[in-house]
Amino acid sequence: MTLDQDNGWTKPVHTGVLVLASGEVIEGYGLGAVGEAVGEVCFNTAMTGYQEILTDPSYAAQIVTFTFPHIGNVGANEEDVETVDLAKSAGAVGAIFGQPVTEPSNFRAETTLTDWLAKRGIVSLYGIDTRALTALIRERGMPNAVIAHSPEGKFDIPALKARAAGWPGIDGMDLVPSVGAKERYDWAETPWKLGSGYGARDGRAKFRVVAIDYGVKRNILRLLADEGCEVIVAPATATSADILALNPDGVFLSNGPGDPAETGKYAAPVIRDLLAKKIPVFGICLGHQMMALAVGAKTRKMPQGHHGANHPVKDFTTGKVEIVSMNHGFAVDRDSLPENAVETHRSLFDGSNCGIALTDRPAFSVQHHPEASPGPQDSHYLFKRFVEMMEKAKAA
Ligand SMILES: NC(=O)CC[C@H](N)C(=O)O
Repeated sequence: MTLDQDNGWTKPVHTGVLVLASGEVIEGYGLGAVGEAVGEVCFNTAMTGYQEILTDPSYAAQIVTFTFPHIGNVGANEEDVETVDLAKSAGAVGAIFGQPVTEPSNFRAETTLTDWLAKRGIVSLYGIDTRALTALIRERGMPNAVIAHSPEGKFDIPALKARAAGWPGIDGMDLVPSVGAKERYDWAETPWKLGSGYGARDGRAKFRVVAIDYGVKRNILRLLADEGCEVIVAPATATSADILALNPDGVFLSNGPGDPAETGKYAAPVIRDLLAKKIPVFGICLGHQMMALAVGAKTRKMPQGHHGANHPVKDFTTGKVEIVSMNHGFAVDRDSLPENAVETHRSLFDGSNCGIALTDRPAFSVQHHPEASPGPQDSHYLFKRFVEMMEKAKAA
């Protein structure tokens, strides 16, 4: 928007638009990457960690609306990225902010959020009424849309509407092949500490964990390494024989994007084989949904999903409430759980299922993100619970 010195405000040039599949056009100002992207629009209520959110591979094919107004204040760097492959731009395809991005003020900032978004290829908008958009999502569910940024403010609106309306949506999409590892690799990096940054696992590993990568976040692997685990990351296409050949003390099922029912078609049989061998298994988010599907339960699309870092969840095994990080658009249908799966965690926001444990196998999983990044660390205990499970299994 430019100010006409003599006459007050000139007509603003809207350099960005969000075009919903239903035909509504929401105008704003573009920033970050120039171009357009199609995806499902969700809202995230986290107050911090915008880089980690946008680079979480679970956000593939999604456009994230930030409800918090101050996004960009701490700038951006090359470190706070959650994709394992730093060069690959997995994660959200678009971002929506209420306010313009200001100059960064943080000792870890290497660049501005605006420049980082451009480099990362994330098409973004500001000047959007994010409250109204969030209310729309709350009422109608997460819409499919095209987000577009043109510095000249030139948009072919009918074409954008057609693209948004023609996009099939995440329901029914297996997005894991677009983000997960293609080859096996080892992981030893440990969490960030003030003064020394990211570390490396020292000493001999107590347990060998094979992590199945459906789109894993770095901080999950770091926390496993921090618990003294040797971590071998295996592609989502690994067979149960491939995994068993690595002689794991435990298997971890990662988070990831897309419709769990689709990924479950090939992932669930692998997990069933591992459970049959009584190998300790721990799953997070998509991994939780895979565990549920492996024992015969069902998943369903949620209307608004859960995306934020302030969700209350109750752990029935201890009676404690934890404030957690969430990022999911599908949920496990509690009523479809078989007899040998008990519900261990539940969302106190909408009562949806947030965790299960098997009664006849050393296996459990949670819908939320205990690794946080970003978010509160209340749920870190789950990594210890997994280690204790492996300890017990080894001693037996
Ligand atoms: N963070 C995740 O693993 C998300 C799982 C799944 N794609 C969902 O949206 O529910």
